[in-house]
Amino acid sequence: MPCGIDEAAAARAAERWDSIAKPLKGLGRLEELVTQIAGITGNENVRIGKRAVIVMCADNGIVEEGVTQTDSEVTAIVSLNIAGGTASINRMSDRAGIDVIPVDIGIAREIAHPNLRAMKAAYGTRNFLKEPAMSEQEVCRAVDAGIRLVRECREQGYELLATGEMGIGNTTTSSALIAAYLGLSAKETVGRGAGLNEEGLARKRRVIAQALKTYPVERMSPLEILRTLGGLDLAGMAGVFMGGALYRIPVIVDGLISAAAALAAVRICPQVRPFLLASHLSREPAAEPVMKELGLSPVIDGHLALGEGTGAVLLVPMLDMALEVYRENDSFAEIGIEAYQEYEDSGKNVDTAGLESAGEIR
Ligand SMILES: Cc1cc2ncn([C@H]3O[C@H](COP(=O)(O)O)[C@@H](O)[C@H]3O)c2cc1C
Ligand SMILES: O=C(O)c1cccnc1
Repeated sequence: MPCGIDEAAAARAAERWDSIAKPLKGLGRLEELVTQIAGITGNENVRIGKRAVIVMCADNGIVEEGVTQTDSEVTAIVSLNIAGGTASINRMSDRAGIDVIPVDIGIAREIAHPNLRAMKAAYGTRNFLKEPAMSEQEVCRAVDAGIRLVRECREQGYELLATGEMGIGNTTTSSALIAAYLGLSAKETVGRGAGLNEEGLARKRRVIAQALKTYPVERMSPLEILRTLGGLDLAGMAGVFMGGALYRIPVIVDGLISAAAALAAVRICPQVRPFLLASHLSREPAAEPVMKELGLSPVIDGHLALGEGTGAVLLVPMLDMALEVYRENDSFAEIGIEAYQEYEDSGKNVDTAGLESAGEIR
């Protein structure tokens, strides 16, 4: 199979949508996502029966600069809750029949739980104001773990994956990465994360502004930027996105942190882009420029800022509903009425220009 999207399978899915007895493109972006999944898997009989959210858990050395309102220990505590099935991501995933796969990709302390995948690439990262966050080996180990995990998921029959993370300080690493990749300022990319006050926000901005002065980011390779400013969770998720492209499994992008990892993956390997599914637009300020850069149109604009993959799993029941229509509805032919003609989508429901000039609507 070619390394990109299977255009023929996507075209067959689009044709199926247009044949269904309902307003043309009526399910909007949901139709596009189902069509995209057909292109990714090379099969217009789209199925998302077995699905999981991979939650990459890791600590960030930059936390020692006071960029968060809780300490690093919270990473391990919440990661264990995710493994134990009691965190936000578990509650939401249970509702939608999604398996949760928490991964220790870089928690700073020794930790074990039967449900926590042990793939530690390092015991947390270093403070990027003082030195690069990861060594070359560490960043590669984390990316590789993400790719391997997707291969395993494929072997276990998973048809759809979502990305999530848990790591105190990872909105700082995400904003830094996005600022470096897109040439944006700290002011444009820094938000309150898990709930910083004004003073914390100002400190977080200063930290990122200083990092952007410290490293010659415009001359660094995408992988080098990820190694220097990123986190093990971001590198692991970047690997998951690459694995999605490699093993042809659709992967849902979550909020700011997941989107930063997706951007890293696409910068390192541009062929990843068509395999990404957008879910929601995080309320963090850097989310919009990243989505734009990636050419993704999130379906949900819910002002979410939770992480763990919660926004990504919200998309799954919506896809289930859309798929029910895709698979089960009658076609125009089956109910004996003529199908619509194809039209150019102007983004508007009605072309009002002519009517307005004729004075018919005001
Ligand atoms: C109790 C708790 C549970 C969380 N679950 C997700 N996050 C979210 O907040 C963190 C990022 O925000 P910041 O960069 O400000 O640390 C990540 O762990 C993210 O998943 C949490 C944060 C906390 C405090
Ligand atoms: O958008 C996100 O991913 C996010 C924002 C704030 C806190 N945790 C996650």
